[in-house]
Amino acid sequence: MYSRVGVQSLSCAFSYVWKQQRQVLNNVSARSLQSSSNASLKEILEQKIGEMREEVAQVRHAVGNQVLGTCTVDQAYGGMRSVKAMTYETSLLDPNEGIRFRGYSIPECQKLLPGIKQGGEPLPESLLFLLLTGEIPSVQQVTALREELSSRAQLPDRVKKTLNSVSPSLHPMAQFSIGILAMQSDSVFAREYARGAPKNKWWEYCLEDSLTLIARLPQVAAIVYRNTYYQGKQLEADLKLDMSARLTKMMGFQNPEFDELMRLYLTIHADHEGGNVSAHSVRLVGSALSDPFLSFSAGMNGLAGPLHGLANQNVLTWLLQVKEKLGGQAPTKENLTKICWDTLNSGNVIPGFGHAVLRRTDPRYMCQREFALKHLPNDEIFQLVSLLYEVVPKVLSEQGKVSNPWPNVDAHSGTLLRYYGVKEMTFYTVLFGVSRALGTLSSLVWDRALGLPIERPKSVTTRWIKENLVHKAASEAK
Ligand SMILES: CC(=O)SCCNC(=O)CCNC(=O)[C@H](O)C(C)(C)COP(=O)(O)OP(=O)(O)OC[C@H]1O[C@@H](n2cnc3c(N)ncnc32)[C@H](O)[C@@H]1OP(=O)(O)O
Ligand SMILES: O=C([O-])CC(=O)C(=O)O
Repeated sequence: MYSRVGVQSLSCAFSYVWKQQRQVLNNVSARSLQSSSNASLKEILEQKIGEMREEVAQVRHAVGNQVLGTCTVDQAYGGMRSVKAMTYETSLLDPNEGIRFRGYSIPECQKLLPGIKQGGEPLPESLLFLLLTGEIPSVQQVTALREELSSRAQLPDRVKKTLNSVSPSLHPMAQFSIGILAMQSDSVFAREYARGAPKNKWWEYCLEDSLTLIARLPQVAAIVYRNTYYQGKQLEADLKLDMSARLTKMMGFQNPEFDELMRLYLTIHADHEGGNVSAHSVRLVGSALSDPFLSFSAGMNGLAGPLHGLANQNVLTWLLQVKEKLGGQAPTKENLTKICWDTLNSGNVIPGFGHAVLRRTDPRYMCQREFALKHLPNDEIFQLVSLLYEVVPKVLSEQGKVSNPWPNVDAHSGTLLRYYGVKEMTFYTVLFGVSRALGTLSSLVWDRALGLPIERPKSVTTRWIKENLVHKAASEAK
């Protein structure tokens, strides 16, 4: 079934156990790294899963009954913001510093993860290896994973037929989700579960499906693109190429600089810890033992919302509206400030700004800005984005409602895509989705490896709160 490849911070309460255990693991990793730059993904996973199961058992034994987080009434009504109620191993978000993938910041990933060329952007395949195993892969390991993904990349004809039968007027994210669901009959996880596979084997079947899904998503995305904007004229997949170049070619682009942008794009959008809508949807649906195709499709339906991944589409739409409102005038801090207030006063959010967790500029915004400064410093839309960086946070701070006035990842991505010729804004979130598979599916493999149970938090009614908290507070006050 599996061919060539086969198939880390808790709260302060955990710190003692954590440090001890980390030391052990670091020693093991350091030893195995020296000897295993050729070890297959599955071999490394087998070792790490054993170690991690033991680590989790030890942590639960030591501090299993301690409180990790609390939930106030406001938090229950307020989207459970900042309630610590789940674990998620592949990435962790610091409100000020931003995301770390398996402990590595974005600049560190850009430095350490193998790319197609020395000093180039990281390959998303390298990040996938890191997310799955926690280890920076060697060039050989990335090559093996690339070959593995290529061997799985051809989309079955029946999936193409399903995609071709869908109206191009359907939003690309709906088409993308349908394409993912159309592959569900290939699920090894669903088949083996129905055959009574033992629990300790589930992660292997989840890995099988996840690799197949990740390998095929570029072609699903490209078919959606060509069907929606190019009258269904599809282009063949070149399986020798890495997933980013393969995707851009199938979309119809031939610019090596755009391939590099796509490598960066697919790397930085991959994962954002566990509580965001797309990651949590994948986790939640997967916890019912729905297979990875069903679970990932659910995540994509969440990513398609305007407060989440659709914001990248809305940012560019808004930027073009700003340009139109300027009516040929050069943008200045003064005229942009007025346009921002008009957006807010008309009851709309300024897309691409604010965040549920981040409290500083998103490092994903910064690395895209650096890419733009290097490759398209004179682009008119990039210059507008740069000026808005000086204007919007001041306006939002003055308005006084937002917890975070700074830009997020979506404030920049569309500008770069448009510069390289992807002018169809409604497609942008599909590219985000191709990337989000790397993180959410890696995490799903670990959910099954660690035997996480079905998710089922307790809900209460407003009447319950009144009877149990409001009335209690009133009688205590008497
Ligand atoms: C990949 C991603 O998903 S990144 C996020 C992409 N989304 C966007 O860029 C859309 C614009 N931003 C937003 O809508 C929000 O900042 C979110 C959804 C990202 C975060 O939401 P929250 O955690 O609820 O933000 P916060 O606590 O700051 O919200 C407080 C108030 O400020 C408002 N607010 C937040 N961001 C903005 C913004 N960019 N423009 C205008 N108002 C805003 C909220 O709507 C809320 O108003 P309300 O009290 O009238 O309902
Ligand atoms: O973390 C979040 O809530 C939203 C976000 O930036 C992402 O999912 O990439």
